[in-house]
Order: sequence, then C-alpha cells, then structure tokens
Amino acid sequence: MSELTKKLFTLAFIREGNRLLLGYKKRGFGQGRWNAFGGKVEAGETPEEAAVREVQEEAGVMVVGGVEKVGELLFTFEGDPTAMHVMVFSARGYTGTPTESEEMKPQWFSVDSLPYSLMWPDDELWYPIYLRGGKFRGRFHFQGHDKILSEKLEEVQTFD
Ligand SMILES: CNc1ncnc2c1ncn2[C@@H]1O[C@H](COP(=O)(O)OP(=O)(O)OP(=O)(O)O)[C@@H](O)[C@H]1O
Repeated sequence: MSELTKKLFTLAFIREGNRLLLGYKKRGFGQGRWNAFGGKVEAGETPEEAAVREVQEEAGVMVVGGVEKVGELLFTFEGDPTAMHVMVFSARGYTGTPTESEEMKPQWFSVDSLPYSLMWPDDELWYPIYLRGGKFRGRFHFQGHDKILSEKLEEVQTFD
C-alpha cells in the first residue's frame, strides 16, 4: 500500500443573506474557476487563522466574529500521492469592500444562481448542504480536474 500524504487547506465563505461572495481564481490551482477563498495552512497557524488570513489576502475583507467550521473535505487525484484535506468555514461577519487581488476576482452571486458549470465539479454536490445551514464531510477522487471517479458525502451534526 502506498501512503497518502495529506496537506491541509482552508476554504471560507462570506455570505450575506441570499448572496454569496465567490472569487474567480486568476492563477494557480483551480485557475479559471469560481471558488470560495482559501489556501494552504501555514506552519504555526490554526486552520481558523489561515481561513481568516486567506479571506483578507484574496477577497480584501476582514472576517468579524471568527469563522465557523461547516465542512471537511478530502480530495485525491489519480496518480497523485498527496491528498488535499480541506477545512470549510463560514465567516460569522465581515467588514470592508471585496477587492480584486492578484489571485482572485471577487463577485457576489445569488445562492439560487451559482455558476456551478464554472466551479469544481464537487461543489454542486456539497454546496446545497452548506447553503441550507448543514454541516458535511465528504471525499472525492478525481481523474484530472474535471471528472469525479468516486465520491462519498454525508451530512453530520458535529465534527468530533
Ligand atoms: C478538487 N476540488 C475542489 N473543490 C473545491 N475547492 C477546492 C478543490 N480543490 C482545491 N480547492 C481549494 O482551492 C484552493 C487552493 O489553494 P491554493 O491557491 O493552492 O493555495 P495557496 O493560496 O496557499 O497557494 P499559493 O500560495 O498561491 O501557491 C483552496 O482554497 C482549496 O480548498
């Protein structure tokens, strides 16, 4: 059995009622897709701290009141020994005006018309749980970046 190395990432949402802030990824992993804000958890940081930092760096807004964990996702890619372990958070509040960064171009979307065809294919499977206030745990195995070969998704009450 070959060992999987796990790398920790964050993904954080800014939501205001019926609208959700997403960013168009201009470079790097997931380039050309709309996504929430996030990246690698750096040494010495908690996932919550990393989530707040990435929202500030990529969307130009400050999280107020901290972030709440809403999901945990594991992504693996055929032929790649590194798994992405993604902690998904929702900001309790924010201050500032979304501003384009070198990495992301932020834009508000109505939760009823999210651009799923221009997002990662897993998103349309788990976003509905998040959008109705649920928490989830899932794993997705990809071939390339467009095809999900296998998936497991469950709604959970807590993460303990
Ligand atoms: C496979 N299906 C997927 N579905 C939804 N979201 C996905 C994803 N796969 C990765 N993601 C997210 O994409 C970001 C990449 O982060 P990424 O830009 O690589 O990190 P970071 O900003 O630290 O990198 P640089 O420092 O710019 O190299 C990060 O939020 C991560 O959660």
